[in-house]
Amino acid sequence: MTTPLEIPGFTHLYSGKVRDLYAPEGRDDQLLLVASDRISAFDFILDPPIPDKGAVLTQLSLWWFDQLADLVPNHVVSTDVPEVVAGRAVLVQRLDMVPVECVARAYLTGGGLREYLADGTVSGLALPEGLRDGDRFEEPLFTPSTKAPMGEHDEPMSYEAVEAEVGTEMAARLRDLTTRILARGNEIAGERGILIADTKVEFGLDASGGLVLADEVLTPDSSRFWPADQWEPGHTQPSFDKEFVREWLLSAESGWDKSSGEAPPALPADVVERTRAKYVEAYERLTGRTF
Ligand SMILES: N#Cc1c(N)ncnc1-c1cnn(CCN2CCOCC2)c1
Repeated sequence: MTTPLEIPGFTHLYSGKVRDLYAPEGRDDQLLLVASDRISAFDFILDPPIPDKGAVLTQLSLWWFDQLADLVPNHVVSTDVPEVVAGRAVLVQRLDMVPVECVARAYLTGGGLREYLADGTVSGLALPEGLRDGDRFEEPLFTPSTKAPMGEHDEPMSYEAVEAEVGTEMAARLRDLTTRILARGNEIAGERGILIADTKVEFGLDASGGLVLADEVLTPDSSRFWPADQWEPGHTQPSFDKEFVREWLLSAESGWDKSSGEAPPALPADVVERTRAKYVEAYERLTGRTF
């Protein structure tokens, strides 16, 4: 992991794969959420970073928070952030984070598909037989997981485990909000040619115990974005934003052996630029704005 950026007036607290958390010196009721240009694929942080990725996804998340404001309050306080992270950082309300990764799935794929093929369930939810990779559920499913430490994989949580963790009322609220956020996301994205297969959201509690939507929301980092015009159940769907990266890394040209456990080689410039263009395209198609 690289040395975190020094931001005068802020103390670095935590680095995730692609985002970093800072505390404003002298204020314990806020945090600074900074999105890097780092890109992750196949459980590796790739080299080089994708120019503007942090800014594009920050601006997309801010737009989604606005689209969802009638559904749930969010933690955004201000985008008046230090110049060094302008456009790719957000001042947020410091919350008491709910210890559950709130995942909703509108389509069966990824880890949910692996669990389904193994035992016919996703996060303990029994599903009909015969489902295929990419099949759409009638309604989004709430398929929560644990918050695993950095570098480890989140583990599926049954709904009963969520109730045991946060209580029956909070569990019901988490399920309702998480599934409605994905449903709303697909209503909007579907009109713009993008399918959101699944998403992970995080909630926290404010000082009065109210539930607040935190972290980022409905970005290609927190969700699977698929091009709607290429949706075809029965095999792996192309990723809207990472297909160029995946195709190159799995091609003979990269010389990388995915099963080796070794870090992938650096991405060529054209893959970096085409990937940047996909993030900008997703932002512009969804928001109707120009990046
Ligand atoms: N958002 C938020 C938030 C908040 N509003 N209040 C208190 N804590 C958090 C928080 C702390 N960690 N995470 C996990 C997600 N991290 C985001 C940054 O990058 C690393 C991963 C969320």
